[in-house]
Parts: sequence; structure tokens; C-alpha cells
Amino acid sequence: MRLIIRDDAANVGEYIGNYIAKRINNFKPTAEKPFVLGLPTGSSPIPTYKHLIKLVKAGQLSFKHVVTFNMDEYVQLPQDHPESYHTFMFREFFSQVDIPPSQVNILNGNAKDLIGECNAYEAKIKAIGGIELFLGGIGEDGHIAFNEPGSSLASRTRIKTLAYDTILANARFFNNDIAAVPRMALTVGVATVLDSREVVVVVSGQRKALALSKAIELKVKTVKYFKSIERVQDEVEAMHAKLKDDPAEPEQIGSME
Ligand SMILES: N[C@@H]1[C@@H](O)[C@H](O)[C@@H](COP(=O)(O)O)O[C@@H]1O
Repeated sequence: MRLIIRDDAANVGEYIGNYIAKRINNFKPTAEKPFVLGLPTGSSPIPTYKHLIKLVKAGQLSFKHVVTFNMDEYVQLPQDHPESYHTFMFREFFSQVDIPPSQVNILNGNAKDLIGECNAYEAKIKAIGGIELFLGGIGEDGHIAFNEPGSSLASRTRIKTLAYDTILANARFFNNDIAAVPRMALTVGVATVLDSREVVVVVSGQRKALALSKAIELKVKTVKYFKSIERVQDEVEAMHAKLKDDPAEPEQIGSME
């Protein structure tokens, strides 16, 4: 695990946006072998989406051969409701990049058979060969997607009743009308996220500090440790890049592991 610390949300977005772009570009996706990306909603990923859009507009990145799977969706909120995760994703991201809408997967919280919908979602992820990188956010109580605390590590895509704290936290998107917040959602499970080949979690703002500290023992020494690891990793990457350009002197470069 790596913990990357940045001072503000814009810098977090820039870092993660560049990171995802590097992963996609290095993967060299094609129609036959697309890059499979898991995506979240919420306010935390917005700066990342903004940066990714900037890279696409600058011609440095393309989503033409990227297939996405979103983490979650409210149950029984009309798909075109301004706060549905469908609306959010198209407004904040998909409509501004070159991804064909047919490559976007978002759970349908209005499906007649909700359990069937969840099972089909898992099957689709499996059929495509799994998720390469899952980007996630966390709620104030540490939930990932809508996996509230206590969710099994073995959980799969399913229907979840939201914790009251999550309903209160999400009321800000529904004019602070607690009654308007859906009570249930479809969500990928913890195991669905952990099955991905890589997971990147955005944790921004003081409201998330307690949840983060429970996940990582965040003491000053820990911060220094992760910053030092990042510095050394950057040096190693620079050395490897140099090695690629100048393969004549490989013995000078140590192992990355
Ligand atoms: N289901 C979503 C989560 O996936 C998201 O991580 C969380 C935090 O949102 P924000 O980033 O706005 O704090 O909100 C919702 O509950």
C-alpha cells in the first residue's frame, strides 16, 4: 500500500488524474483489450475527473478503449433525477470525454429484479476479465461505495440499506431534505473492489480524518514514512526510465522490489 499526501483537493485530483492516465497509456488499450476502470461518485473524485477531462482535451489521453464500471447507484431514484449517479457521472465526466456510452456500466437501481441486476453486474465484470484499476472514495464512517461498516470483506454486488449517518451526510445533495434521500442502494461489494488489480482511494477533507486514521495509523512518523517512500519510489522510477533510454549500463540500477 502507498499513501500519497497532498495539501489540497486540486493537487489530489491532479496527482490521481495523472496516475490513472499513466496506467491507461502504459496499458495501450485496444478494442479487443480495453482498460477496465472502476469509478466512484461523490465530491471527492470531482477534481480527478476535471484533470482527466483536461488531459483528454489536450490530446494526452483517450477513453475510446476504456470500459467503466461504477461503484453504486440509489434504488428507485429515477435515472434522470439530478442526483442519480447516472446523471452525476454523465454530467461530471462521461459527457466531457471520448468514451462511447456503450462502454459505460452503471447499476440500474430501477431494475425490476434488483438481485438479478446485481448478479449480472458481477458476471459482466468477470466476463471482461476483471477490473484493472478501481478508483473509490470513502464516506465519513469509512464506507466504500455503499458498503457500510460491518460489510463482509467477502461481499459482492448487492442491495444495501443505507446507514442513517450516510443518509444524513448525503442530504446535502437533496436540498438538505433528509426524507428525499433514498434509503437503499445497489453497490459493488468489498470483494468486488478487492478483486481489482489495483485500488486507488481518494480521501479528502477533515470530515474523513477519523475514518482514515482507523484505516491507517496516521501519526507524524507514518506521514514521514510514506513521504520518504514516495521520494525513493520517484528516484527508482527515474533510474528505470534512464535505464530504458540507455540499456548499455543495466548493472548500475538496483531492483525495484
Ligand atoms: N456512495 C457514495 C460513496 O461512494 C462516496 O465515497 C461517499 C463520499 O462522498 P464525498 O466524496 O462527497 O464525501 O458518498 C456516497 O456515500
